[in-house]
Amino acid sequence: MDTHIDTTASISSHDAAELFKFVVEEGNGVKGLVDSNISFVPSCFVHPLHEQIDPKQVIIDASPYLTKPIDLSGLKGEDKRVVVDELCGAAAKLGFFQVINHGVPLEVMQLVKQAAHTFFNLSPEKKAVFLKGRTPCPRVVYGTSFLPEQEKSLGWRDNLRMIYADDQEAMQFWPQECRDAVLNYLRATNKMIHEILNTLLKGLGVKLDESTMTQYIEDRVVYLNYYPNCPNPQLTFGASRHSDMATLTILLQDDTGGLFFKVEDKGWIEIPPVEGALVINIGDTLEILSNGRYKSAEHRVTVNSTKARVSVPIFASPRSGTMIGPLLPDKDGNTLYRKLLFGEYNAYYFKANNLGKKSLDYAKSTEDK
Ligand SMILES: O=C(O)CCC(=O)C(=O)O
Ligand SMILES: [Fe+2]
Repeated sequence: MDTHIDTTASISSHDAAELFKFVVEEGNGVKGLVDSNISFVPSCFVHPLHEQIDPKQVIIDASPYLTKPIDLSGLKGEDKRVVVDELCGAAAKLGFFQVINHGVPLEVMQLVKQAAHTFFNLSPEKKAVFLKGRTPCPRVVYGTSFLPEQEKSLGWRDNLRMIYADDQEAMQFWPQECRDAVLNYLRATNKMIHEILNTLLKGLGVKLDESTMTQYIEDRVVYLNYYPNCPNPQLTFGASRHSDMATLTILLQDDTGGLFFKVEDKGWIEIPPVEGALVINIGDTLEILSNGRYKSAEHRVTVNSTKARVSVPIFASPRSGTMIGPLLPDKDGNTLYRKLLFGEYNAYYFKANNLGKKSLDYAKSTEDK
């Protein structure tokens, strides 16, 4: 890639266009910048002051809020009731929790994190094959930030996004450096995803047959996220605050740390890395299905100056043509959200590119608007 980037000084608007070309269009990514020894954070990555993490808003002692990782093996034993209460309680109170003894082998998790490093350590030319508009299959896309053409401030993150259709397509089109590890990880998490949703719905008193429940989680999108180390981490984010659109997100993080979620009216809590644990968060779709009982929490990712971080989220969602809406009313018989096709919500979510949880307002019942 021959664009020349001045990596030592502040940059003019001409250079800013060159930088966008280098990072986004040519596929060098943020990693390409860091590999060229950039010594400052270019202005397109600098987030407004009011968005930056205010240390006063960070809850250092999370123990009153965040439960210890929930042991899913308990769902099969005598303590089942306790585990069900822990899961449903965390989903209702915070929207974020961690699970252990979830049935996903440690080796499968290690291999997929390793695969993320292998992919992002490929040359820019090899990764650029998967850029939007060039990729051999639109369901596997390599890129940077979230929606770089739309965002006011870019994220300090590159990623590879894979929408799973079937094994054959994955074997043909996903990068060979990571496809087996990602497919194994997808397969290994399947049962746990069903178990968690089943438990959460039962906790609401909602009884669905298996095929009806499955339609809320049958689509799988998986990201390999790569957050390079950053010369001035206070100025930027790996991912700015957002809520996930999915029903459930299953997130594998490495031991670096940096994922924060918001406890409404209280502050931000970091999800501490726990070896072998998976992070589960409630997405907008489950907030809608549960009529607001389960919370889709805002979260964001900080970066650091010393170490690249990888994470591997799986977004389990309905298909576009599936109708979503509250499965139960509140105690007064009202519904906070309206019925809409998941595809309609999905289109709005990406078009709006709103910060925080504003996208959920779109799905509110008209009475509540
Ligand atoms: O990397 C993380 O810890 C979280 C990533 C995330 O929130 C996302 O990809 O939606
Ligand atoms: Fe997220």
